[in-house]
Amino acid sequence: MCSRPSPGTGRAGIRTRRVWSSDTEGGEVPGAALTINELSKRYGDIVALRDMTFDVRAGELFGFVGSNGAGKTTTMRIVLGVLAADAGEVRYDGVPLTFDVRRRIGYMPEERGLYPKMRVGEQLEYLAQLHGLSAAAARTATRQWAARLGIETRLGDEVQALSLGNQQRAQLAAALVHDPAVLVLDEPFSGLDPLAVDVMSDVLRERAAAGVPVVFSSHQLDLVERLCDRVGIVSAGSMVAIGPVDELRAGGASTLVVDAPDAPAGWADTLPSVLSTGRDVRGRTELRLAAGADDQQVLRAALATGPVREFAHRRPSLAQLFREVVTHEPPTPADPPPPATRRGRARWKKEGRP
Ligand SMILES: Nc1ncnc2c1ncn2[C@@H]1O[C@H](COP(=O)(O)OP(=O)(O)OP(=O)(O)O)[C@@H](O)[C@H]1O
Repeated sequence: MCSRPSPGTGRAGIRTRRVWSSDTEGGEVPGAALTINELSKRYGDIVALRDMTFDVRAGELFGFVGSNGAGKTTTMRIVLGVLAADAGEVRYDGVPLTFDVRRRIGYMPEERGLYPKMRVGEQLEYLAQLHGLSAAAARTATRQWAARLGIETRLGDEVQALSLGNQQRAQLAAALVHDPAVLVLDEPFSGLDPLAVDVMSDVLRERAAAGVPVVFSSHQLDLVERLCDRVGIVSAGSMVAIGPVDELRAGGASTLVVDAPDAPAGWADTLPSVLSTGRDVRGRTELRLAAGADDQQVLRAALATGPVREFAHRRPSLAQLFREVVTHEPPTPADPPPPATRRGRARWKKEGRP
């Protein structure tokens, strides 16, 4: 169930800064949730994360989306423990992550991490053993995942000899080969051909169905919309909207599409509560209405011009919603300027800004 936007709601019905969250009702799924709680992180003067908070439930496929530089990779690196947060924590099953739990995370880094000169099979076996599998189990898992991902004939090749798409399949195999309890994937779909996208999607769905919390970042919003149980939209280091795609779309500003073939140009321009008008490729009028507008008044005006063949509200796509949320996110207050003296600046860097 989605918690309704409350007062303070932005134009699209999407809460800004304070997160609009929703709960999915459903049956018990084995496994445990990954909780990201109020992470903050700076790189020198750059604030990468501000109170980043969300959870990825057991058995859930969670799409982590945001503009370039919004803080997705930083969040994922902190989950993995390759980067330390300045504040906040990450929990699995309610408990702060330990080294042992981190070993059970399958990770696909954005910069990819396989050794280019090592053979694919050797590398997968090595990584599986690093994560605790015996040599025999590592070999079996390597063969199984290579076959599942369509690279079984490339196990004897060096990684650098593979095409980029096949390197990515090998990278996914590396994330999966130790049967992880959590999957964290940074842009796993970038650069894949449609068949590889299907394979990747199927595998992620399967892992989620087995109870694994799966979080992945992507700029391919149509894919995220199709695939994910829930989506989180990040802006300037914070989560600004979160929920099942349908519920987020239902909260976004809708467009009214009117097909009135005999209507003269500009017929709706002066109607009260019409914010903007346009035409789609099929010549239909598209109207954006103010919140609480009376669409029946628009219908009467359309009928006054002649026949009305279509009159429908169209919900925004995830891509439109994303633009709306990110564009209308108020800028965070400007940080105070650095102190004027060198000593002051040195203390400021060491201790952090006020
Ligand atoms: N090592 C670093 N040193 C300094 N600044 C960094 C470093 N890594 C990231 N940043 C900055 O932190 C912010 C968040 O970056 P991050 O890579 O987490 O974003 P992202 O959402 O993953 O972006 P993209 O979609 O482009 O991959 C950006 O302003 C980025 O420039």
